[in-house]
Amino acid sequence: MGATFGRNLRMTIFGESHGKGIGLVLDGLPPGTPVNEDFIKEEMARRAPGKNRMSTQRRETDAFIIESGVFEGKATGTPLCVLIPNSDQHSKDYSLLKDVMRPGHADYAGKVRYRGFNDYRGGGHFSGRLTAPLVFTGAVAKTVLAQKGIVVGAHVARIGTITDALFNPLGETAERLQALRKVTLPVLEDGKASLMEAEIMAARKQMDSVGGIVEVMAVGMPPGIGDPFFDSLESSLSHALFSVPAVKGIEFGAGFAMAALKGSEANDPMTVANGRVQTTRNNNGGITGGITNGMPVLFRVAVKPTPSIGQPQQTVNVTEGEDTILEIKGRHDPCIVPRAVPVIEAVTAWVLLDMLLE
Ligand SMILES: Cc1cc2nc3c(=O)[nH]c(=O)nc-3n(C[C@H](O)[C@H](O)[C@H](O)COP(=O)(O)O)c2cc1C
Ligand SMILES: C=C(O[C@@H]1CC(C(=O)O)=C[C@@H](OP(=O)(O)O)[C@H]1O)C(=O)O
Repeated sequence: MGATFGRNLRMTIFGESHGKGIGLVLDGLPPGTPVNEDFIKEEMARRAPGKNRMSTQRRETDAFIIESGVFEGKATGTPLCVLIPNSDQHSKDYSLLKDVMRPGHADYAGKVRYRGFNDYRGGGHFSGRLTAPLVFTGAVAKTVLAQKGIVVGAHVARIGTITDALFNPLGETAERLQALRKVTLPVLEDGKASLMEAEIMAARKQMDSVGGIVEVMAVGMPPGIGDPFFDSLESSLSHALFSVPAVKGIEFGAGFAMAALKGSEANDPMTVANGRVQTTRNNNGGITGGITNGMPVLFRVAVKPTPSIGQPQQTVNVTEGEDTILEIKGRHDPCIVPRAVPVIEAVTAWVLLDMLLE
């Protein structure tokens, strides 16, 4: 029913934003896989809400309880079950939203899909809160990938009107990618983080929100990983990344700009360098035929502006069957992008490991 994904490393997520808690069941981790709780905590803290002015003011520690599947710091190979309690719900903020649908959120579509039985408080199962389990799995995957010399990193390529430089498509160092994980608004160009923060704070002041773009790179991926057609690496990454709430677009390598190039410009010339086949450009984002070609895997993800904004909006009261004006009260991210960065990295690491376990 949509809550499970992965072929070799299958994860099921569960829970609602204002219920008792959320969590995951992860199946397929090879026995003996290290489960480094300190590193997982660091990664979870990068996403957790309520830590700065750019975030929703809901405060959750995202502390996790490993119920099964880990013994003496290593995966047993049997299902790994994790619970993440909810503790700071303000459910009264949502009493009006039982009847009045938020434009841009899942309220109306979810109500129809679940015949009115959905828990609408805090967005229920559609909430961005359900991305905490993804970060748990991504942290486990990052540890395994690091042992294989594979590092995933990301930066904020755009927030509103402010853009950052882009990654060198031919590759960034593992150290640079890892260093980006240490900051709240990871950017490549000096001074851009404060401009982006100002853009977010201005939107917040206007009871509005802003979106942006996250650019992701994975270095160290060997060639030959992935499958053609329906299980291509592009398909699998897109499937998992479009599952992240608020993600509305993905482009690999030169992406949509490829449409305006000639073949002579778009093709990545091939060469043998340092004893391996490489390309001198990376317009294809490290993937051809759905399979890694040994160049860095590179893509960009578009994240929409947060739908819940305080400004008056035209919408519908579905109980009365009437148009109405909605002013949303409550605690919302004025921009989802900063907290989506660790989520997008995590999903990438999970999918890459899933493919490598084939
Ligand atoms: C980390 C994260 C935080 C989010 N925070 C909010 C929020 O505070 N308020 C809100 O309305 N939407 C927030 N969203 C987005 C909604 O959950 C999402 O837009 C909604 O479920 C509809 O899904 P869609 O945008 O993919 O169509 C967040 C998403 C993520 C990934
Ligand atoms: C709780 C989290 O983010 C939430 C994601 C979210 C949404 O609609 O997606 C709406 C807000 O929920 P609430 O109204 O309950 O404060 C955010 O705070 C989280 O990321 O852990």
